[in-house]
Amino acid sequence: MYKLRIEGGYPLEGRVNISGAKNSAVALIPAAILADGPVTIDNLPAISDVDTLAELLREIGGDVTRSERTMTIDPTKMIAMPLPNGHVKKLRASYYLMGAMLGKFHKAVIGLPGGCHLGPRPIDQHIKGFEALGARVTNEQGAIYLRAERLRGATIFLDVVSVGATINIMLAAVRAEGRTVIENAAKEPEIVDVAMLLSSMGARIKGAGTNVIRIDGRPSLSGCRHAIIPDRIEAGTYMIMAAAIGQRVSIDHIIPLHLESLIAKLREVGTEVDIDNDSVTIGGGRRLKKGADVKTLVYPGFPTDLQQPLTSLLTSVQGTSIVTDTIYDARFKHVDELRRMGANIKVEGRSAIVHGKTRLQGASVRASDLRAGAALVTAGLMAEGVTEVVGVEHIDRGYEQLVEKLTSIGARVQRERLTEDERERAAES
Ligand SMILES: CC(=O)N[C@H]1[C@@H](OP(=O)(O)OP(=O)(O)OC[C@H]2O[C@@H](n3ccc(=O)[nH]c3=O)[C@H](O)[C@@H]2O)O[C@H](CO)[C@@H](O)[C@@H]1O
Ligand SMILES: C=C(OP(=O)(O)O)C(=O)O
Repeated sequence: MYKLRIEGGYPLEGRVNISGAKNSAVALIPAAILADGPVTIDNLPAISDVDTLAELLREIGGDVTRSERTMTIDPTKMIAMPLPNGHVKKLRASYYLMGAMLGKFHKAVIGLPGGCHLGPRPIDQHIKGFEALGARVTNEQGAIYLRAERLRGATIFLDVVSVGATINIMLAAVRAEGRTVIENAAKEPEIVDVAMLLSSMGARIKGAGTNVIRIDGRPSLSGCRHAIIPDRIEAGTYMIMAAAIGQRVSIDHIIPLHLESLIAKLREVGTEVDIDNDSVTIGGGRRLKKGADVKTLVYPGFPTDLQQPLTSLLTSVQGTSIVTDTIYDARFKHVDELRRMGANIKVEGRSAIVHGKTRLQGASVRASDLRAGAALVTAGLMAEGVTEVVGVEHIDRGYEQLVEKLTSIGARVQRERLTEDERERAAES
C-alpha cells in the first residue's frame, strides 16, 4: 500500500498529455465479448480498472494480450462462466459484463459491482432494460442472475438518465432480434465512443449522443479496431490543478468540446483559458477573483466527477461558493479531509458551502474514493507544507501515472510505501 507525499506551493508549468478515457475503456473492454473475432482497442489508459477488467475477461476464457497502450481481446473461446464474487467487486464497470454476456450468451451471473461509494448507486434501470429485452433477472445473495430464451428489441424509457444503464442496454440490444429504442438516454461522450466501437463491429446504432438511441440488433458481430477518446475527467482535473497553482500549463490530446462546462466555470472564477484544436492552456499566473456556484448535471452539464477537485480550487477563491451535486447525494467525503487542511466548508444536504479564501495547510488525509483523491492531491499542491494522502489505490483506478505527470510540470510529489503503523491504521479505518 502506498501514500502520496506532496510538498505544496510549487507552481505548475509545462505540458501534460491526457490518456484514454477510463469510463470508455471500462465499457469497451466488456463490449469485446460481443464480437465473434478479435477486438483491438488503442489509446488504453494504464489504470487499475483496466487491469481488473482484463483479468475478468481472462477468467471467462478470453485471450487478452496487451502492449503499452493497446489491448487485443479474442473472445472466441469465452464461456458464460458465473462471476458472483472476486474481481467484479473491485470496480463499478463490472456491471457491463451483464449486458455484454446477456447479449452474447443469453445468460450471465455477475456479482453486484463495486466502485466509488457516493451514496446509493442502484442498477434498477439496467435491470428494467434487460427485462424489457426478454431476460429474467433475479438477485441471489448479492449476485445478479440473468437468463433469456430470446432477446427481442423493445422501447425502454429510462426513469433516471443513467450512463451505465444506457450503455448496458446498448450492449445487450446489439445482438437482440429487432429494434430497441432507448428513450431519455444519457448523452455522455463515452456513450458515443461505445456506439462507435459497436458500429465498427457491424452493429446498427443511431442517435448515440442524443436522448433517443435506436439499435437494430444483428445475429453476429465481427472483430474490429478502435481508439479510445481522451479522458475528459483526467483533463479537467489537470485544468483545475493548473488553475489552482499553475503558471502556464497546456493540457494536450483532449477534445475541448467535452470540457465546455468546466471551461466556462474556470473563466467565471477568473482563470485564463486558451482553447486550441486538441489542447487547452490554463495560464499566466493566478488571477482568481471570485467564488462561483456550481451544480453538477448530466452531460453537457458540469460533471459530478469534477465536483470534488473543483471544491479544492474554490477554497482559494475570495467569497462564498456553493457546490451542489444533483447526481449523487453523498459525494462529499473529501470535505472532512479538506477541513483538516484548514478549509472552511460546510455540507448542507446535497451542497458544500465553501467560504474562501483560505490558505490550506499540509496534513495527513485519506482519499475515500477516486475523485476525493484527486481533490486532496489538488489541495496538497496548493497547501503550505507537506500533505500525505493515503487511499492511493482509489486514485490508481482512474489516473494514469499521476505522480510522473505532475512531476513533469514541476510538482513535488512522491509515491511512498506505507509504514507498518500506517498500514495498521489504514486497515482499522
Ligand atoms: C464507470 C462509469 O462510467 N462511471 C460513471 C458513471 O457511473 P454510473 O453509470 O454508475 O452512473 P449513472 O449515470 O448510472 O448514475 C446517475 C444517477 O442515476 C442513479 N441511477 C443509476 C442507475 C440506475 O439504474 N438507477 C439509478 O437510480 C444513480 O444512483 C445516480 O444518482 O456515470 C456517473 C455519472 O456521470 C459518473 O460519476 C461515473 O464516473
Ligand atoms: C465515480 C467514478 O467512477 P466509478 O463509477 O467507476 O466508481 C468516477 O470515475 O469518478
